[in-house]
Amino acid sequence: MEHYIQRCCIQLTNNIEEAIRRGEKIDVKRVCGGYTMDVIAGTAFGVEVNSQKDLDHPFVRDAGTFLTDILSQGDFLLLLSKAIPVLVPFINFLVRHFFQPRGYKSFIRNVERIKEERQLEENRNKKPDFLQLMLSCEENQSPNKDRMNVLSSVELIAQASVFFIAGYESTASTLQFMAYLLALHPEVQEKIVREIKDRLGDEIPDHDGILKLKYLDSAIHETLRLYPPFYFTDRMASEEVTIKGVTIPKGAGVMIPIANVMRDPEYFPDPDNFIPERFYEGSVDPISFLAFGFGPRLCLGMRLSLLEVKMAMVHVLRRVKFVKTDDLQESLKMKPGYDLTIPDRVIAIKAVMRDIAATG
Ligand code: HEM
Repeated sequence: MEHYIQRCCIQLTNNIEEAIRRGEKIDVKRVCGGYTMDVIAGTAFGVEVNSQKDLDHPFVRDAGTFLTDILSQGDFLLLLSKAIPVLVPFINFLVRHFFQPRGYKSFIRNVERIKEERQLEENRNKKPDFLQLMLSCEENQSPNKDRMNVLSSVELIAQASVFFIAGYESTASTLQFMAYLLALHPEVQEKIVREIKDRLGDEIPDHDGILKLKYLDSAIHETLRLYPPFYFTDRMASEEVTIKGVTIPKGAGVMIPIANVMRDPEYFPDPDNFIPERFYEGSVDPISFLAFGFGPRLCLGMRLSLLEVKMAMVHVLRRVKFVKTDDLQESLKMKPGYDLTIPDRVIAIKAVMRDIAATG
């Protein structure tokens, strides 16, 4: 898996370099979206789609339409179902019959086809992706065991799709905001580049090498604090509980405002400023950093996405420098009505080659 991600990083860096040569600014979200699509398609489904080059690949095309529709229409219904849980059966009916996202059926068909091909392949247990882990789990169940523990075909496809949706947008969004913040804060960008040189030299940034980059890790956490891809998460009260005089009845839904907690000066002094040092110096109480949630339902893809962002940043920052231009927004406005953090306009960032930046 690691080698595959390295290959995707090289393609990402080449794409950014090509845009620089063409004299274009970088639409980081779009470019990085191709990268995270490749990584999640490879690690979840074992499909090497190279969406960074081949936008017409059927998997990329259907997944793209599916995601765009989910993002544009799904959020309202999702929010409604969280706010008024008794409406869930009615909302499910609406989604099934009237608001099915375009690309949904073909996306599911693609996943089903991959699953069937996999079941026919020999030595299929050797593929190290998420779909195979679920298939192997299904196959390893002894017939005498409780069938309740086995995923049905629909559940398996649903799990794989959740992985896909959760893994694609959030990581691309993190890379986008980080490139933006690095352009605005050249001192942080140069500190990261120095750390990469000192700790890794020219080594390939493998899993062990990445662990040495503590300042890069801090800058990623600070990016996620300022711009968490998800504004909130939620829980259902399993029993009645009273917190600071407020009683939450059993069964009630509770929204946890991730973004607000991480801009609260009580937990993060000078909350609106980009200060990676607060994570580097270890002064953050772990429970107040909620970008990946907290507790037993913590994000399942946290380690994968951190690995993806770090590897991409090492590959790209070795070759390229993000630069602040007069037209780069000093602050960002987000699209209202979404539970995902999406800027209201494209963030286009100027980048230059590092060897040229050093001499010129
Ligand atoms: C920067 C990237 C990401 C961020 C910020 C993020 C954030 C989150 C958050 C806030 C939750 C809810 C956790 C809670 O309520 O405690 C979550 C859940 C989840 N995430 Fe992520 N995520 C990211 C990347 C990924 C990736 C790459 C994958 C898959 C490969 C993934 C798969 C999941 C899954 C399956 C859950 C549900 C876990 C459960 O309910 O037990 N996420 N994520």
